[in-house]
Amino acid sequence: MSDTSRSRATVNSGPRSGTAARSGTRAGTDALVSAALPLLQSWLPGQRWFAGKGRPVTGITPMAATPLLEGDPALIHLLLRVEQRTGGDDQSTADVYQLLLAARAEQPGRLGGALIGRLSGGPYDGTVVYDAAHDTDLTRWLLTRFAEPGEVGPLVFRRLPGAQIPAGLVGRAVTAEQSNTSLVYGSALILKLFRRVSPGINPDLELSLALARAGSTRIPRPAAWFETRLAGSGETDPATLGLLQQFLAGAADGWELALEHVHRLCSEPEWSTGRDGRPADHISGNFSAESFLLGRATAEVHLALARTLPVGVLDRAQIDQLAAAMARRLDAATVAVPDLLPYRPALQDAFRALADPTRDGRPLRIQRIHGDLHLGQSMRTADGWVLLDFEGEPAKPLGERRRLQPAVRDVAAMLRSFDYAAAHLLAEQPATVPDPRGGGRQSADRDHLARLATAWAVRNRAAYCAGYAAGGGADPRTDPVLMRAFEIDKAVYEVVYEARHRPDWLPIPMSAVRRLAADAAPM
Ligand SMILES: Nc1ncnc2c1ncn2[C@@H]1O[C@H](COP(=O)(O)OP(=O)(O)O)[C@@H](O)[C@H]1O
Ligand SMILES: O=P(O)(O)O[C@H]1O[C@H](CO)[C@@H](O[C@H]2O[C@H](CO)[C@@H](O)[C@H](O)[C@H]2O)[C@H](O)[C@H]1O
Repeated sequence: MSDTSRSRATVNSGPRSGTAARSGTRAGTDALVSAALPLLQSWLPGQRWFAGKGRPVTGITPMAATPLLEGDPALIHLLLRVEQRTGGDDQSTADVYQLLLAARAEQPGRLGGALIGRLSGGPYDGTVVYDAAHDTDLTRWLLTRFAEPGEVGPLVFRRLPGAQIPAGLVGRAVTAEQSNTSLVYGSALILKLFRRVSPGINPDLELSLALARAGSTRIPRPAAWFETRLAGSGETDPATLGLLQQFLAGAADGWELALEHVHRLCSEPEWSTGRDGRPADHISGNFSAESFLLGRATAEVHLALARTLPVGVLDRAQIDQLAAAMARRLDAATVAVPDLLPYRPALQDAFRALADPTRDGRPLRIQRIHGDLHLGQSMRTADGWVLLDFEGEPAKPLGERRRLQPAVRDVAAMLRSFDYAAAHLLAEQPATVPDPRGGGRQSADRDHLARLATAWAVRNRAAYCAGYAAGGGADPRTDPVLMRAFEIDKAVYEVVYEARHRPDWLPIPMSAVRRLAADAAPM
């Protein structure tokens, strides 16, 4: 049965009295949204993309509710202001989240996972409300808006000249762990719906447009976007709500590819005999060649960004400020994750070294950068590596993410990712084997594996740096003080990120912090 006929079957069953059917009107939309607010308040914090995890939601207010489709199903574009308590002293922060709210008289079985709840009482008694990003009948409608750009209430849909937007494709939500929600349309397009919305242009759109203008082929081609003005924000530029771009069909995710190579270290029969610490590319497949190409692609993106967008140079006082900002982030992270405390003095020394004039007074160039580069933000296509998701670190305020920064920040972040891929292998191995005398002892295989994983990370980090230099970037290995400070800054960010989102992964950045504090070789 096609998606259309499924939808018609639901509609034909006839809306019960007081259902979604009335919500197409302005008053109906507002009433439906008000009725759904209590359900939304308990549903939101459980969503993967909800950025304010762990802090109680104290208030939720609709900022804008735009009826997009009338009848059953009804579709409402919703911007919600969500207030949360920050600490013990009754302070609160507010964020704006984007939601496509759907309402139907009956819930189709296929949408179970998207359910927000069933309204009870009032004119909408019995109406089911759910996240429309998972309803292919409704995501298809969104694509048609991009094909015929223009205004829908406060929402403005824009298309790049020449962009092909085929009609009739349904959008399916990708299942990957995401900070946002992406919908794949056929094998041609992918639409990212930004979940936490900030006033002003989203860097993902801004940098994609700039790179497309510069003729870069290292990004998915942007096709269209939609935006709105956030009332009361004081920001003159509209807030970006979604970005439609080329879907890289058949491309391999960089993180998956790296893990596959690193996992061969333990699955190939040779691994158990090759215990002499030799370079293991003969065992694991030659990922170093890919890392080199990825480094080169990163440099090409940096050069293209520097060609099309503003650049600058940090003077001594500004380098001091950069080091001080890293130190402040470390202090804040230490409060959130006290396990960092023992390493704090050594890490602070590394930041001080960055500010030390004996770093031979080299100027520090700044420019727009990716801002959250890691293997999962790169895809290998038949034509080479492509970088994705120029949004920057999702937790940082937009203004900070759009600042000019040293390009080495991206390089350091990618180097951390090689470390993650290698450490991920170890995390899956048992740390100890049973000892007949009782207790456990360190597995000899695990020691061997640790050496292989370390060697893999060292090799691939070096290949990435070499590729970066070959692509025209500054080889980060020539400025180890700078490199170390940025790697520490990223590892500290990761400690907080993992503590908040994936506590099981916390040991990965913590072991990097230990190593970086001791100023030891990678891994
Ligand atoms: N243009 C694209 N082509 C193919 N897959 C993509 C594309 N953009 C994103 N993806 C897939 O979706 C995942 C999440 O995308 P991303 O932009 O990183 O979202 P988020 O900002 O929500 O983390 C990526 O890791 C990748 O697997
Ligand atoms: O992809 P996002 O923009 O949502 O970035 C966030 O999530 C990333 C994890 O998905 C996180 O990256 C960290 O884990 C990766 C492995 O999953 C690893 O390759 C990265 O090096 C590591 O930083 C990223 O930090 C976070 O901002």
